[in-house]
Amino acid sequence: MASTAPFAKMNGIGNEIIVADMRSRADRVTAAAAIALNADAATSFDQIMAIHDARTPGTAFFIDILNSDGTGAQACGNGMRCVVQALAAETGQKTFTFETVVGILNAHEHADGSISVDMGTPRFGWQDIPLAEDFRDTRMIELQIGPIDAPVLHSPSVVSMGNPHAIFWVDRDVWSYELDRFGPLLENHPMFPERANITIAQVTSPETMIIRTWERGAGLTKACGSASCAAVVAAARINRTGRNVSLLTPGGGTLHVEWRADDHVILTGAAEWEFSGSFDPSTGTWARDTESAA
Ligand SMILES: N[C@@H](CCC[C@H](N)C(=O)O)C(=O)O
Repeated sequence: MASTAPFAKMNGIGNEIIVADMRSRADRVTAAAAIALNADAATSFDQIMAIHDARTPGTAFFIDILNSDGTGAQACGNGMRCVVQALAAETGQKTFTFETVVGILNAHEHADGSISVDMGTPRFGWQDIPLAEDFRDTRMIELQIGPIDAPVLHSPSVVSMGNPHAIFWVDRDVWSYELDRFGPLLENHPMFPERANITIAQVTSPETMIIRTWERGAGLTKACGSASCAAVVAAARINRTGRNVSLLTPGGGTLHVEWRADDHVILTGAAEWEFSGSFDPSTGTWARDTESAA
């Protein structure tokens, strides 16, 4: 094995995350390594959060985010909570300022172990998401899937949380939709030149929502933090909810999203360590730490 890096297999309420410690190294986790790690059932994941040395004064670390298909992602709320939990356990520090490809974000571990991440501000311009067509109003756009006269899903709200999201509103049980079939078609729809994360959302009260997400570059996941933020912002924009919402996610966990008056979106939830190991960031070859949990 070439020069290895430590990693922790973790999850953010079921969103499968590998936190890779790439500090003091000049290399990056390659797409090939991500694909190899994902192909192994023991390390299969939704996102890798690679912790690198800081690039900008005032930030603690630069976080590189990779999807399980090896592509890059601009945001990962559940993964950021895993990063915070790992770093808080190592350092005793509770508050962190990180940099990602889309900017600087703050995160904090609370006394009860839950973690809040400031996911920044949403963007609604069609070029920001981005969309392929000029839509002046992105609260609901013309897009549908299924028979033309009886679409299964239609008129999504679209929003950027740094990464692109489309939210389809449904009245029926979110599990009654074939998201495994429609997800890939919508992720790769020509409307989304950079592909998109696809969520179906059922609003159950002004403070509660049930969601399922087909993640760009990762497929069906048990939770998606940035999609939760996107869904709450989109719902509040069309007065379906208020700005403080609890979301039930497919793995059965709950996330809380607050869209603050200063426009920042705060994501709060849990993170869980599973086991630790070391891996080769160029190939994905890995080994479990002997003292790590089974
Ligand atoms: N699971 C993440 C979102 C992951 C990024 C996404 N697949 C993308 O490509 O944009 C989260 O918790 O936010």
